[in-house]
Amino acid sequence: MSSTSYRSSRSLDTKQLSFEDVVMTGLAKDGGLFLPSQVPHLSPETINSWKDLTFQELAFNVLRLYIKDQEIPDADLKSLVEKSYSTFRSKDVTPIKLIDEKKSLYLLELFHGPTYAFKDVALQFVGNLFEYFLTRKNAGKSGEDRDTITVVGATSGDTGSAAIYGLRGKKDVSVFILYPTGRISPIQEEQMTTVEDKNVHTLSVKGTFDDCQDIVKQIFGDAEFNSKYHVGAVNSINWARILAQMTYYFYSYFQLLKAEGENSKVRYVVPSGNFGDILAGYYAKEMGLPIDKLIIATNENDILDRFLKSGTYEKFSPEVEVKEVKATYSPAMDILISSNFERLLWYLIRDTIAEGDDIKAGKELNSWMQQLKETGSVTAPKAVVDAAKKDFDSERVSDEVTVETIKQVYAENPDNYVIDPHTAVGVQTAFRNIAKDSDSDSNIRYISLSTAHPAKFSEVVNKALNGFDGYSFEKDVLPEELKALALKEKRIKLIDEASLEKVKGAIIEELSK
Ligand SMILES: Cc1ncc(COP(=O)(O)O)c(C=O)c1O
Ligand SMILES: N[C@@H](CCOP(=O)(O)O)C(=O)O
Repeated sequence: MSSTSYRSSRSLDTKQLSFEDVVMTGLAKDGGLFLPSQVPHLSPETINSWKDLTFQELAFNVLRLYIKDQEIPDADLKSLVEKSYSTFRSKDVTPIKLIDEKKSLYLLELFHGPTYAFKDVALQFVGNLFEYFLTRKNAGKSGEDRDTITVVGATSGDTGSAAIYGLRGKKDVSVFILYPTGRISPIQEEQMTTVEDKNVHTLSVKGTFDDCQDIVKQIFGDAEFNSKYHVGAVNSINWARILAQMTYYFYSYFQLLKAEGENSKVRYVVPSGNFGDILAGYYAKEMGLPIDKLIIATNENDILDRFLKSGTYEKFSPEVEVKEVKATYSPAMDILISSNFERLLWYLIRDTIAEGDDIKAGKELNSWMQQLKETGSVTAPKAVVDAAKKDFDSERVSDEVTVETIKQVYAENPDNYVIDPHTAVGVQTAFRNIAKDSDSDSNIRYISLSTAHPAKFSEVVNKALNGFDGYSFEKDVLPEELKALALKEKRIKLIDEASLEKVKGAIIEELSK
């Protein structure tokens, strides 16, 4: 069974859209996120028959379930997949690595793409997909008649560079990336601002990631701007991002079973912010991949952990005095409003209080989102929270413990393995879960997602490891390619206030040059 038509999470009618519409539109006009209302379910036999496939073959199979072959024929989809993963430095694309033999904890290394973060897995594909659809639309057209797209994205560090590397130099595409001034690492800023392609623009916005994301969503909601400039999304509001991320759950599951035996019970730990990465795991589980649990790992910006524990989705815990997003050692997860959580809420609502009715689910979700906007908080009924707890668990990890975890993994690993602070939040979450497991749980295995290369976060990594004899960031961690960035000229455009009008002004000015 496949699922190749889509609806908005806030839609109150039965209208369905195609994959191409959904990818090129990004965010629904009603402010909702696109989702397939039916998730395809695979039989255990089908899943088993996929176990020896390469990453690329698996990617093709997963994508095929969600994209009609009339929209992208087999041969074209195959070549999109091949092209997207030919840029990775690992033949496995996303290999797993055992980091603690005793505890059976594996890391899923997602940082072997061009910008050294998990976003490349989806954004190399999304970039090629935009190009594919635009080339087809523009066949035989010239000048003003050509369709164009203005990609507007928000980043807390990694999406921005991955989007830029996925879209640089692509015909008919302009890219604008907003990032919070001073809240991303120096290498992340260098990755984004040293790209010379004329279609790439970075805007350093005085504010937080949430401000940047909010401005991006307002731009999508601005009908006049949108119809003139054809705004496109690279953030995980774009369904294609979630879809492309599903592959590595399947691939790592099969790799783990080969290493540990067929009886293993597999739990995934996912360092989370915007909830896109773990949502891909939720879809894989719903499709039939036998994932025992999905564990959300948050830093001190812990809205997701608090929701699972209390049922209330609110930006700040009532106990905190300073009501603003905290700048942590894992900055890419400094997010308070988690875009993709809306997609999960839709399924949870539909399958509980909306009794399987898509329209009722949209109506209920609409009112929750309205309440969240107006009061900053929404409380879910027990049935919804219980449904979430069937699939998810969560932990919150402080900065101090993040540093300790980087140290511990380095010290305990025979090859002095270095992890980045986001990965450390996941690893610590796995350690805590392993400590809770009883002897009868000896077949449980954890796969913790390693979401970025440690070279991107030198300050925290050095804080953790500088005291170790023989440790050298330059020698042991920093790849030559990233070293070279420091010598390049940066192009930075400052936006001195988190203002929709100022961002729109900057975009219009650049496009009119
Ligand atoms: C390194 C890193 N880890 C984890 C995350 C969180 O992922 P998600 O936003 O999909 O929850 C991000 C940003 O998205 C990231 O850049
Ligand atoms: N952590 C992200 C924030 C944006 O998330 P996205 O997955 O919705 O693009 C980043 O690094 O930019």
